[in-house]
Amino acid sequence: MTKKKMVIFASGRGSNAIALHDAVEAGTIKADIKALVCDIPGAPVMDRAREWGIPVILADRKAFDSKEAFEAYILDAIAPYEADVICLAGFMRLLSGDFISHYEHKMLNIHPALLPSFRGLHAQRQAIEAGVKIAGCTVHFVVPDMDAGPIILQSAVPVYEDDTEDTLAARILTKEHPTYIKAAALFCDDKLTVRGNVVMGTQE
Ligand SMILES: Nc1nc2c(c(=O)[nH]1)N[C@@H](CN(C=O)c1ccc(C(=O)N[C@@H](CCC(=O)O)C(=O)O)cc1)CN2
Ligand SMILES: NCC(=O)N[C@@H]1O[C@H](COP(=O)([O-])[O-])[C@@H](O)[C@H]1O
Repeated sequence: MTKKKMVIFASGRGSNAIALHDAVEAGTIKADIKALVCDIPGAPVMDRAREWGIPVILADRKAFDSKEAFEAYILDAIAPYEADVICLAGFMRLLSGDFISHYEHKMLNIHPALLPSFRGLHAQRQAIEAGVKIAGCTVHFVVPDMDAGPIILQSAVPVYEDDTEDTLAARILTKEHPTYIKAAALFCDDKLTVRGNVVMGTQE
Protein backbone atom coordinates (compact mmCIF):
# COMPACT_ATOMS: atom_id res chain seq x y z
CA MET A 1 0.00 0.00 0.00
CA THR A 2 1.36 3.41 -0.99
CA LYS A 3 2.14 5.65 1.96
CA LYS A 4 -0.25 8.55 2.48
CA LYS A 5 1.10 12.10 2.15
CA MET A 6 0.49 13.81 5.49
CA VAL A 7 0.58 17.50 6.41
CA ILE A 8 0.35 18.45 10.08
CA PHE A 9 -1.15 21.73 11.35
CA ALA A 10 -0.15 22.83 14.85
CA SER A 11 -0.02 26.03 16.89
CA GLY A 12 2.07 25.33 19.95
CA ARG A 13 4.03 22.76 21.95
CA GLY A 14 3.54 19.99 19.43
CA SER A 15 3.34 16.85 21.59
CA ASN A 16 0.66 15.36 19.32
CA ALA A 17 2.73 16.26 16.25
CA ILE A 18 5.73 14.56 17.86
CA ALA A 19 3.64 11.46 18.60
CA LEU A 20 2.43 11.31 14.98
CA HIS A 21 5.96 11.85 13.66
CA ASP A 22 7.42 9.12 15.85
CA ALA A 23 4.66 6.70 14.81
CA VAL A 24 5.32 7.51 11.13
CA GLU A 25 9.03 6.88 11.68
CA ALA A 26 8.21 3.56 13.39
CA GLY A 27 6.02 2.50 10.48
CA THR A 28 2.91 2.38 12.66
CA ILE A 29 1.30 5.08 10.53
CA LYS A 30 1.81 4.34 6.82
CA ALA A 31 2.47 7.92 5.80
CA ASP A 32 5.18 10.41 5.00
CA ILE A 33 4.96 13.79 6.71
CA LYS A 34 5.42 16.33 3.93
CA ALA A 35 5.13 19.62 5.83
CA LEU A 36 4.13 21.34 9.03
CA VAL A 37 1.84 24.37 9.03
CA CYS A 38 1.96 26.68 12.04
CA ASP A 39 0.10 29.93 12.67
CA ILE A 40 2.08 31.17 15.68
CA PRO A 41 5.59 32.64 15.29
CA GLY A 42 8.04 31.01 17.67
CA ALA A 43 5.85 27.99 18.43
CA PRO A 44 8.09 25.13 19.64
CA VAL A 45 6.47 22.68 17.22
CA MET A 46 8.31 24.39 14.36
CA ASP A 47 11.66 23.59 15.97
CA ARG A 48 10.64 19.93 16.17
CA ALA A 49 9.74 19.90 12.46
CA ARG A 50 13.06 21.51 11.56
CA GLU A 51 14.85 18.83 13.60
CA TRP A 52 12.96 16.26 11.53
CA GLY A 53 13.99 17.97 8.29
CA ILE A 54 10.36 18.65 7.42
CA PRO A 55 9.38 21.89 5.58
CA VAL A 56 7.81 24.43 7.92
CA ILE A 57 5.10 26.75 6.63
CA LEU A 58 4.62 29.66 9.02
CA ALA A 59 1.32 31.43 8.39
CA ASP A 60 1.24 34.12 11.06
CA ARG A 61 -2.45 35.00 11.32
CA LYS A 62 -1.56 38.52 12.43
CA ALA A 63 0.31 39.07 9.16
CA PHE A 64 -2.86 38.74 7.11
CA ASP A 65 -5.62 41.30 6.69
CA SER A 66 -8.33 38.65 6.66
CA LYS A 67 -9.09 35.02 7.45
CA GLU A 68 -9.59 34.52 3.71
CA ALA A 69 -6.08 35.77 2.90
CA PHE A 70 -4.65 33.66 5.73
CA GLU A 71 -6.33 30.53 4.45
CA ALA A 72 -5.50 31.25 0.79
CA TYR A 73 -1.82 31.49 1.73
CA ILE A 74 -1.95 28.14 3.51
CA LEU A 75 -3.84 26.45 0.66
CA ASP A 76 -1.30 27.70 -1.88
CA ALA A 77 1.63 26.69 0.33
CA ILE A 78 0.46 23.11 0.90
CA ALA A 79 -0.92 22.46 -2.60
CA PRO A 80 2.39 21.12 -3.98
CA TYR A 81 2.41 18.37 -1.35
CA GLU A 82 -0.88 16.94 -2.63
CA ALA A 83 -1.82 15.84 0.91
CA ASP A 84 -3.86 12.69 1.33
CA VAL A 85 -4.41 13.53 4.99
CA ILE A 86 -4.19 16.69 7.10
CA CYS A 87 -3.80 16.19 10.86
CA LEU A 88 -4.76 19.14 13.04
CA ALA A 89 -2.62 18.67 16.17
CA GLY A 90 -3.38 21.51 18.52
CA PHE A 91 -4.19 23.88 15.66
CA MET A 92 -6.06 26.74 17.24
CA ARG A 93 -7.83 28.28 14.28
CA LEU A 94 -11.32 27.64 13.02
CA LEU A 95 -11.09 26.74 9.34
CA SER A 96 -13.69 27.91 6.86
CA GLY A 97 -15.97 25.56 4.96
CA ASP A 98 -14.22 26.64 1.76
CA PHE A 99 -10.83 25.62 3.16
CA ILE A 100 -12.15 22.28 4.37
CA SER A 101 -13.80 21.60 1.01
CA HIS A 102 -10.33 21.32 -0.53
CA TYR A 103 -9.59 18.35 1.76
CA GLU A 104 -13.03 16.88 2.41
CA HIS A 105 -12.98 13.70 4.51
CA LYS A 106 -9.17 14.02 4.68
CA MET A 107 -8.83 16.24 7.76
CA LEU A 108 -8.50 14.83 11.29
CA ASN A 109 -8.46 16.70 14.58
CA ILE A 110 -7.70 15.79 18.20
CA HIS A 111 -9.90 17.43 20.80
CA PRO A 112 -9.33 17.16 24.59
CA ALA A 113 -12.89 16.21 25.48
CA LEU A 114 -15.44 13.45 24.88
CA LEU A 115 -17.35 15.12 22.05
CA PRO A 116 -20.05 16.20 21.59
CA SER A 117 -19.49 17.48 25.11
CA PHE A 118 -17.28 20.52 25.61
CA ARG A 119 -16.57 21.74 22.11
CA GLY A 120 -14.21 24.60 21.42
CA LEU A 121 -11.51 26.14 23.52
CA HIS A 122 -10.69 25.31 27.16
CA ALA A 123 -12.46 21.95 27.00
CA GLN A 124 -10.75 20.70 30.14
CA ARG A 125 -11.94 23.74 32.08
CA GLN A 126 -15.46 23.16 30.74
CA ALA A 127 -15.36 19.55 32.00
CA ILE A 128 -14.25 20.53 35.50
CA GLU A 129 -16.84 23.31 35.71
CA ALA A 130 -19.53 20.86 34.56
CA GLY A 131 -18.58 18.45 37.34
CA VAL A 132 -18.19 15.41 35.09
CA LYS A 133 -16.47 12.34 36.56
CA ILE A 134 -15.18 11.05 33.24
CA ALA A 135 -13.36 13.13 30.63
CA GLY A 136 -11.11 12.25 27.73
CA CYS A 137 -10.22 12.99 24.14
CA THR A 138 -11.74 12.57 20.70
CA VAL A 139 -10.23 12.17 17.25
CA HIS A 140 -12.73 13.25 14.62
CA PHE A 141 -13.03 14.23 10.99
CA VAL A 142 -13.08 18.00 10.53
CA VAL A 143 -16.24 19.63 9.19
CA PRO A 144 -17.11 23.34 9.09
CA ASP A 145 -19.17 23.07 12.27
CA MET A 146 -16.60 23.29 15.07
CA ASP A 147 -15.73 19.93 16.65
CA ALA A 148 -18.87 18.36 15.16
CA GLY A 149 -17.35 15.99 12.61
CA PRO A 150 -17.77 12.20 12.60
CA ILE A 151 -16.02 10.69 15.61
CA ILE A 152 -13.23 8.23 14.81
CA LEU A 153 -11.90 7.25 18.25
CA GLN A 154 -12.30 8.34 21.85
CA SER A 155 -10.42 7.59 25.05
CA ALA A 156 -11.55 8.27 28.62
CA VAL A 157 -9.85 9.30 31.82
CA PRO A 158 -11.21 9.81 35.35
CA VAL A 159 -11.72 13.29 36.73
CA TYR A 160 -10.62 13.67 40.36
CA GLU A 161 -12.16 16.06 42.88
CA ASP A 162 -8.87 17.93 43.31
CA ASP A 163 -8.20 18.21 39.60
CA THR A 164 -7.22 21.54 38.12
CA GLU A 165 -7.46 22.41 34.43
CA ASP A 166 -3.76 21.60 34.18
CA THR A 167 -3.84 18.25 36.00
CA LEU A 168 -6.79 17.10 33.94
CA ALA A 169 -5.18 18.33 30.70
CA ALA A 170 -2.03 16.38 31.52
CA ARG A 171 -4.02 13.19 32.19
CA ILE A 172 -6.02 13.58 28.97
CA LEU A 173 -2.83 14.24 27.01
CA THR A 174 -1.48 10.81 27.95
CA LYS A 175 -4.46 9.34 26.08
CA GLU A 176 -4.37 11.79 23.16
CA HIS A 177 -1.12 10.52 21.70
CA PRO A 178 -1.99 6.81 21.39
CA THR A 179 -5.53 7.64 20.33
CA TYR A 180 -4.38 9.95 17.54
CA ILE A 181 -1.74 7.46 16.42
CA LYS A 182 -4.35 4.67 16.19
CA ALA A 183 -6.85 6.89 14.36
CA ALA A 184 -4.26 8.15 11.87
CA ALA A 185 -3.02 4.60 11.30
CA LEU A 186 -6.56 3.39 10.58
CA PHE A 187 -7.07 6.28 8.14
CA CYS A 188 -3.77 5.67 6.36
CA ASP A 189 -4.60 1.95 6.10
CA ASP A 190 -7.88 2.94 4.35
CA LYS A 191 -9.85 1.14 7.07
CA LEU A 192 -12.27 3.97 7.82
CA THR A 193 -15.62 4.57 6.13
CA VAL A 194 -18.23 7.14 7.09
CA ARG A 195 -21.95 6.40 7.00
CA GLY A 196 -23.84 9.55 7.87
CA ASN A 197 -22.15 10.70 11.07
CA VAL A 198 -20.87 7.25 12.03
CA VAL A 199 -17.31 6.15 11.32
CA MET A 200 -16.99 2.44 10.62
CA GLY A 201 -13.83 0.33 10.73
CA THR A 202 -12.45 1.47 14.06
CA GLN A 203 -12.87 -1.85 15.89
CA GLU A 204 -10.44 -4.76 15.64
N1 LIG B 1 -14.06 24.33 10.87
C1 LIG B 1 -13.35 23.72 11.83
N2 LIG B 1 -12.15 24.22 12.20
C2 LIG B 1 -11.45 23.60 13.20
C3 LIG B 1 -11.98 22.47 13.85
C4 LIG B 1 -13.24 21.97 13.43
O1 LIG B 1 -13.72 20.94 13.96
N3 LIG B 1 -13.89 22.61 12.42
N4 LIG B 1 -11.29 21.91 14.92
C5 LIG B 1 -10.44 22.91 15.57
C6 LIG B 1 -9.67 22.59 16.78
N5 LIG B 1 -10.33 23.24 17.88
C7 LIG B 1 -10.77 22.39 18.84
O2 LIG B 1 -10.47 21.17 18.81
C8 LIG B 1 -10.54 24.64 17.96
C9 LIG B 1 -9.50 25.51 17.70
C10 LIG B 1 -9.70 26.90 17.78
C11 LIG B 1 -10.95 27.41 18.11
C12 LIG B 1 -11.17 28.90 18.14
O3 LIG B 1 -12.21 29.39 18.59
N6 LIG B 1 -10.19 29.63 17.62
C13 LIG B 1 -10.32 31.13 17.48
C14 LIG B 1 -9.00 31.80 17.70
C15 LIG B 1 -8.50 31.46 19.06
C16 LIG B 1 -7.23 32.24 19.34
O4 LIG B 1 -6.89 33.12 18.54
O5 LIG B 1 -6.62 31.94 20.37
C17 LIG B 1 -10.72 31.46 16.05
O6 LIG B 1 -10.21 30.78 15.14
O7 LIG B 1 -11.47 32.43 15.92
C18 LIG B 1 -12.00 26.53 18.39
C19 LIG B 1 -11.80 25.16 18.31
C20 LIG B 1 -9.45 23.43 14.53
N7 LIG B 1 -10.23 24.11 13.58
N1 LIG C 1 -9.60 22.77 20.60
C1 LIG C 1 -8.33 22.27 20.21
C2 LIG C 1 -7.52 21.87 21.42
O1 LIG C 1 -7.78 22.30 22.53
N2 LIG C 1 -6.52 21.03 21.16
C3 LIG C 1 -5.64 20.59 22.22
O2 LIG C 1 -4.48 21.41 22.25
C4 LIG C 1 -3.42 20.63 22.84
C5 LIG C 1 -2.23 20.73 21.94
O3 LIG C 1 -1.14 20.13 22.59
P1 LIG C 1 0.16 19.71 21.73
O4 LIG C 1 0.59 20.96 20.99
O5 LIG C 1 1.13 19.26 22.78
O6 LIG C 1 -0.27 18.62 20.78
C6 LIG C 1 -3.92 19.17 22.91
O7 LIG C 1 -4.33 18.86 24.23
C7 LIG C 1 -5.12 19.19 21.99
O8 LIG C 1 -6.12 18.23 22.34
